[in-house]
Amino acid sequence: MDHAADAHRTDLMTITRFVLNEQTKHPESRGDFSILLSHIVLGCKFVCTAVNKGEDQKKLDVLSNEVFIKALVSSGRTCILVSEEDEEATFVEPANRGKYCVVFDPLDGSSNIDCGVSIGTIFGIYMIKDGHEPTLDDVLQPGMNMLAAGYCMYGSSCTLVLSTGSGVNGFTLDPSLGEFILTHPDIKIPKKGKIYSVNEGNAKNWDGPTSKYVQSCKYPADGSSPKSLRYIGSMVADVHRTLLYGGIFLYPGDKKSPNGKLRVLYEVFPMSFLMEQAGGQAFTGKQRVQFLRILSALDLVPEKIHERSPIFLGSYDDVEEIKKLYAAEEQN
Ligand SMILES: O=P(O)(O)OC[C@H]1O[C@](O)(COP(=O)(O)O)[C@@H](O)[C@@H]1O
Repeated sequence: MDHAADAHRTDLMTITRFVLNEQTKHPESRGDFSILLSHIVLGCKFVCTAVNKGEDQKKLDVLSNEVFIKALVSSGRTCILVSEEDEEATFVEPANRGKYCVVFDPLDGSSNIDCGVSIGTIFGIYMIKDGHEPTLDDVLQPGMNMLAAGYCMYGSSCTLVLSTGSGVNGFTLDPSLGEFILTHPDIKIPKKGKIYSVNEGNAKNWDGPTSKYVQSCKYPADGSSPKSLRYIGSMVADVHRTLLYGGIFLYPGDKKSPNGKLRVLYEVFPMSFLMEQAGGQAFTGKQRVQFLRILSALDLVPEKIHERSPIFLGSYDDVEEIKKLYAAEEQN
């Protein structure tokens, strides 16, 4: 191997090094974010090992939640935690308190565990406003206000995808080092994709725009090739494929569940944040036009911590199509 290749192979960009580098662009930063992130990373490594050991679903759900709550509290950098597993938000006691709020789903898609489908942890990070007692309003903020978001996918390898608001980067766990190494720098989603991803089992209850959109994926009116359906039913895996290959992921509302299934704070927002940072779009179909601008999913202001919302996210052009169909319905 020549010297240049060798230097590249030995110059390991770990996630910690990467985030510390990014933080040097913010002179006011005191390293708190890097410390918080290292605790999230620790949780991900633990869950990755537990998933690989093949523990049963119930146990893994509870275990993952406990690990993340304890890692986040002990970081000393958090004040409010919202987990999919806990009905109430956790307010960190003053002695351990920091300025960050973390919203997370410790093990999303866990109903798929027993058949070996990839599952993951999803998280989003907000900051409280200076000098006031933390309240639920600190986490009931639009996704636009998130400082960072990411997911870790536990599959054939363990991949952590992160955005701190300046692009999206992917890191793969090197088990021999126990470190996440940058393997997917500056991820950009293709502008248009060939795949759509939706649970067609709910088709009979969809609204007009969703039905028309899916129909147009199968039978494009302009004579272009149809899109292929790929649906795993595990959000992290479906969104990861969408991010890398392009296309669209849909979990629409329907007659039975007008707000769909997915949760705003720790599913819809973090994934929408990543999509927009990668050059794609995210749209709820509900938040529509304001000041002549069609709203992004990140404009939604949640009223409850476990609120749900329909979501359409992915390649820029593909999401543009569904936005047009909703806009047309609005005018009728
Ligand atoms: O089975 P459906 O209705 O298509 O739902 C699939 C969605 O449900 C989820 O598995 C979340 O549900 P759980 O919280 O029950 O794991 C997502 O990961 C996935 O996108």
